[in-house]
Amino acid sequence: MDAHERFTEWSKAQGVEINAIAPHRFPGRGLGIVAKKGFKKGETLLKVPISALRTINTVPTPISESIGSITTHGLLAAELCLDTSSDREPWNAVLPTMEFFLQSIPFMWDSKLQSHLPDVAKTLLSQQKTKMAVDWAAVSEAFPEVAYDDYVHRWLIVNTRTFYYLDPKIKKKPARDDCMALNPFADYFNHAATGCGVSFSSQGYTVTASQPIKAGSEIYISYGTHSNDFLLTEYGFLMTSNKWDEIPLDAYILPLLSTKQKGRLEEDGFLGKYVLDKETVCYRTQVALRMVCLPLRRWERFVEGMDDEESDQEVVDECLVKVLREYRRDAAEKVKKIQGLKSGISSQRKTLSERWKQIGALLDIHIDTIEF
Ligand SMILES: C[S@@+](CC[C@H](N)C(=O)[O-])C[C@H]1O[C@@H](n2cnc3c(N)ncnc32)[C@H](O)[C@@H]1O
Repeated sequence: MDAHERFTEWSKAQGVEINAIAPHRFPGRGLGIVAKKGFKKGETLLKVPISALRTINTVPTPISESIGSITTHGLLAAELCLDTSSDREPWNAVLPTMEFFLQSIPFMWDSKLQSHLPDVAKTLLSQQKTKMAVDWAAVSEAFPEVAYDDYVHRWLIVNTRTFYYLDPKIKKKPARDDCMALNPFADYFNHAATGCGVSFSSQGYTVTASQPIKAGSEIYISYGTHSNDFLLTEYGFLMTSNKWDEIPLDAYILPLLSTKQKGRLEEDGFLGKYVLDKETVCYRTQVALRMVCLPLRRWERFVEGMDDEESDQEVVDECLVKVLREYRRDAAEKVKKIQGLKSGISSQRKTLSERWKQIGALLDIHIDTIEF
């Protein structure tokens, strides 16, 4: 019996109901869940009772009391490090190794490679580093015997495998970031932009087929409506086709605006957060670009909804295409630069340059639409 079969048996003994699904290795995605039979829409695939989870309440008191104030994320990671009991050993045995994170998660990359991440990813990474440093300070003070690398490993396990969890017995709702639990067997599911239904109740988690599933196919859940920058930084992977992908345009549009124009946009609630996805250039971007290239009165009429959008669109598109072309040039430059780097390992460099190529392709869609 291999580690995954042993874990499957252990899960069943914890009350997890597994209906003809199993862990399976999928190239490029590590483990995932495969359908062992065909399913109709609405059929239950998995049920995990609350009693099987690792939550803030299952952390032994000597650990939580010694550490004191800490995030749920930090506490669960500490417990994973300090757990020497055999109770959850079959589960611990199937959790990803540090090598897995080294390949995939930007947190583990060389700082030179990190500096070439797109801005959104860089901001998320910096938030992660701050959170991790605060958690590590609390844990290392209480348990100096815990090694930093071991703690980072467990911290990344928690980062990539927890589900939204709210203790049914608790009256005061904790901060959103603290609503998390490790969820055995359910943590095998990989992500897709649209996945199976996952419901949470006082009984636990239920995963159901949201559409018919063919025997032998991979079954996904959705981790949320995340862009590829988010998926890369938080989960360590890029999707080749992601309907939620988007890129920010602020770095290219804000410098085109005078202080006075920015002030006016701020007054009207339109300063910043300009984004582009596969299908659309957001309304905020349309507003900001009109500020750049139209007289103020015309801009006001547009914002008031008095102006026919079409009449100025050609001028606005000319301005937009310049912005997109500049961004496009920078994305191509990044790819070249990353290809010439020696830092990190080749799979990390490949992922990084892939992300910039995706950004270039997203920009091309809009450049081509405007120009032809
Ligand atoms: C909850 S775990 C899923 C199980 C995991 N694949 C494993 O091997 O144990 C989340 C991790 O799975 C991987 N993953 C999830 N969805 C993926 C996808 N669509 N493509 C590639 N990797 C994916 C990422 O490494 C992510 O951090």
